[in-house]
Amino acid sequence: RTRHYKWQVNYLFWSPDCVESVLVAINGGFPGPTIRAEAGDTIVVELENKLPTEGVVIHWHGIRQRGTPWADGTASVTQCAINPDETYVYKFLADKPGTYFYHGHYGMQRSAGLYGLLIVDVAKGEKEPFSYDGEFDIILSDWWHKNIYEQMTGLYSKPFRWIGEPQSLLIAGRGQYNCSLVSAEAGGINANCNKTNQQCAPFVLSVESGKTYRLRIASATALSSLNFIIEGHKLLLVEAGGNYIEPLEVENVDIYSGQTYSFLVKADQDPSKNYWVAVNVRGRRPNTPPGLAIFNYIPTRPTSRPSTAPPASPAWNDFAYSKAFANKIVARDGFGPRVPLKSDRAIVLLNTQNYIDGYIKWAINNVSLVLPATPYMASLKYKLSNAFDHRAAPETYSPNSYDIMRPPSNPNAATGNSIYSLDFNATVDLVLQNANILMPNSSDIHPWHLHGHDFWVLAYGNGAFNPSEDFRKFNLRNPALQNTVVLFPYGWTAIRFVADNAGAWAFHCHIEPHLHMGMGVVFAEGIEKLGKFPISGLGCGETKRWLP
Ligand SMILES: O=C1O[C@H]([C@@H](O)CO)C(O)=C1O
Repeated sequence: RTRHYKWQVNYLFWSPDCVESVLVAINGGFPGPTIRAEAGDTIVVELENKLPTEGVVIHWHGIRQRGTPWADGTASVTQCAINPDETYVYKFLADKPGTYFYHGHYGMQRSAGLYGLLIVDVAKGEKEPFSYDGEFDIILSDWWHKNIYEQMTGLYSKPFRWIGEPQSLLIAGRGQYNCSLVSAEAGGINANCNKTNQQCAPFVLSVESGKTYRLRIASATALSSLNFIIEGHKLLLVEAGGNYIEPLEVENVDIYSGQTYSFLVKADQDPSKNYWVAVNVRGRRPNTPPGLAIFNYIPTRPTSRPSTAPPASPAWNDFAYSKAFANKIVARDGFGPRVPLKSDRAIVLLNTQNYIDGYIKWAINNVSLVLPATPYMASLKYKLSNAFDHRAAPETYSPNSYDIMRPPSNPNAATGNSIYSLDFNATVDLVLQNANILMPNSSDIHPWHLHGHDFWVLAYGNGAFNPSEDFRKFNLRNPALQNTVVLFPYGWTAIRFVADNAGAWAFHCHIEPHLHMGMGVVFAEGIEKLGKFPISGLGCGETKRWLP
């Protein structure tokens, strides 16, 4: 079956947290429409760009795009940004059931509200390894009152202006800003704050006592790592990133930008009242109140606010808690492909914050990614030798004595746009190595997202990865398959994937400002196997001269 959608991307006045802002929105609403398909369906989205002055693309996060790499929607990697008044048709297979989402992947448009859910149910006649009576699908995000153009200009300025912590956390696109703070905020924002605006009315999950519900959550945050909690209710995790996981009962869930989860919740508490659903910031010193929604027992009035205080999440800097949680996410026995026991290649990726000509950037093995004008995939397929730097990207960092516990002794890095060419079908290990940032005694969280593949999460470790010993810590028995994994401060994370999907694929920190400060790399494999590209995605850089 084909699921056909016609979307227009527009600027839109909207009040996600009761303060009026301008969003990049789809079909006049926010968040974007939920795509719902069954495994095996083809999804077709005709995307028309109605933004008067900027291009747009949409990435289908978690969809592997097997055989359709030109539909991955990553500007400068798989296609050109779609120009104003032009249309690009995304056509791809929803091959695997699971919880996914989509979002802008050009400039900082994701931060401007360009996102929505993409849910793939099991094919008709197939069963999931659990059951439930009802379902709620929720996208989580963070929200700034400064628009993305101001944010981006700050990131690219000298001196550097950081975006700071978000003003609000949104549950299903809804937050409640404290209007009395609006007048106190420094210049530039629209002071139109109205708590009775229906656009910011808290999301309500209405449940019947005794029934079990599946909640799907996806984090599209620009920066924040979140903890999701429902007052008084336990959560049974069953799916993560489109893959079944060993059922895990928890009080609350850590979810990093780019991750998705499904869990089951039983409505088993006193049905005469309502309960808070809350999200809180983790991993960075929070300066944002919790995002709230209402868990409503029918027939209690759905909008009646619980009289209790919102439930507390673990302390923002309780990394031991986060690591213990992350280590408990493993593959469900009997589901999904088995991890290959050996790899053909191991690439170590050191994550550092650096200066380049006095600008603050992020670098991987001392290279800060600056995307080229021509999409990599076209440059590779049509052998455009000047479109990017064809020298191999660095396989590890140097010197190997680099002290990850301290600010870089030489803080200067370089910009670059070279890639990693992978042998088709090779099994590749990636070791993400975190380090201290420019400021002493500080290391950030980075959720890393791989396009075009799922990977097995082999291990999380503390300190510098030791290649002669630490491979013994790899879980080769039941590692979870994921598309986004967290790199903890001062730690390392090892993942493994099979390069079996012809195309060029981004691998990057899913924190939007970090990506735009250079925190990503590009892999390419099997380019010679690619057929003809849709020409409508090539209207930029060196390929545009071919357009009729
Ligand atoms: O990339 C970042 O920059 C700031 C800070 O490190 C420099 O101002 C911050 O908190 C980040 O995550």
